Amino acid sequence: MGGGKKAKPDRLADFAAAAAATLPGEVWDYLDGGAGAEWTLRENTAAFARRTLRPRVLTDVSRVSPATTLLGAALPHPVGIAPTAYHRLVHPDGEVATATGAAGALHVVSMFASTPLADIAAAASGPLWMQLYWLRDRAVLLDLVRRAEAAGFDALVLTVDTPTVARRPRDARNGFTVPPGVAAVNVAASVMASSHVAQDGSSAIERHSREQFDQTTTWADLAWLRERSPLPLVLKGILTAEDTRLARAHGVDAVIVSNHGGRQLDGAPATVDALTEVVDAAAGLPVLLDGGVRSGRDALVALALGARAVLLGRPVVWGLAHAGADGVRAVLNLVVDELTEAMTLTGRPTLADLDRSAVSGTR
Ligand SMILES: Cc1cc2nc3c(=O)[nH]c(=O)nc-3n(C[C@H](O)[C@H](O)[C@H](O)COP(=O)(O)O)c2cc1C
Ligand SMILES: O=C(O)C(=O)c1ccccc1
Repeated sequence: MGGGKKAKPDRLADFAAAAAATLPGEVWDYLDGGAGAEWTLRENTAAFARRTLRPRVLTDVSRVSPATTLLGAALPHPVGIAPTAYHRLVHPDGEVATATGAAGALHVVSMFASTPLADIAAAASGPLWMQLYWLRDRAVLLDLVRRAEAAGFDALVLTVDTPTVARRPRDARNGFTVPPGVAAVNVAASVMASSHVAQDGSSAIERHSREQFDQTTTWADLAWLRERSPLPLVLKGILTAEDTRLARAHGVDAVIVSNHGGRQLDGAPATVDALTEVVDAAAGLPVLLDGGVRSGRDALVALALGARAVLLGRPVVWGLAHAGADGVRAVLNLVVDELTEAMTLTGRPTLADLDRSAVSGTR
């Protein structure tokens, strides 16, 4: 990036650097940080770096396509957007810009989105899934589900790794509080009233989750949600074969292997290391993965190990911070272009050609 000119970011690391240089320090820490010693956060990317690819040659790669389908919807490629809260923290157009930049990709919208669901849906051109945390106030939870249904969302994603938001040392040190001009506008005011109040030693988000999230929730409660909404139900935050079998037994439609980007249980495995046991136990149930995907090569590894799609969390927010909808589009295009190239050079022209033989254990 020499020459004294501001280079156009063309790798994800450049988008991260641009966001780090422009966002307020405490917003960057909230975005970038993880729980505890941030071991799991580092491990998510390190575990991808340990894998090597096994290329096959002479397979006719004149026509390579990453197209796929998921829960009955056609997707141009298997790279989607993970739910991340409060996009207006980094760009005034928030989730509307994200939905525009998604350009047909799968977009999972956070319960704590900072723009109205109807506006997000109006800007979207691909599948929209609504992420939920289980609130103590089930009437408010159900109200959000109804708003998502009315806006035309295609599925519900219940995040199950967050009975409470974990202690994140950077946020605790900063006493991080979402600024007053940014709010979770889709969740009833009764639940969000105290969401901007930090407390000695914890961020506002951590404190608010302790107050509002229902920690009594069990597998048996999933029936309550299923009885009330016809939308497919996806569980986000599965890391073991045991929980995958329970998800199947409870009629869940898909699972997302996730450790919340290293923001919840520090010490949880890297998602790519948990993926195979979940895929084996899933017995055909669709499995997605998020956490540490930073290139098309990483995406190819996860897809080869059995993920049906990967989701990007922080990289999408870097793109949004840098250039709004265009930045989100650029981040997705970069990863999809790299994935297509990796498919070409590993001799796997379609996702159906990609299996575990494309990846070797550890280098
Ligand atoms: C700033 C930020 C906010 C997040 N907010 C949510 C959220 O509201 N709901 C949720 O289920 N996951 C949330 N996550 C977790 C992401 O959905 C995802 O699991 C994680 O970011 C993926 O890892 P990656 O950032 O390494 O791609 C958040 C992550 C970040 C970085
Ligand atoms: O920051 C997060 O990772 C997250 O999941 C969250 C939870 C509650 C409110 C806002 C964000």
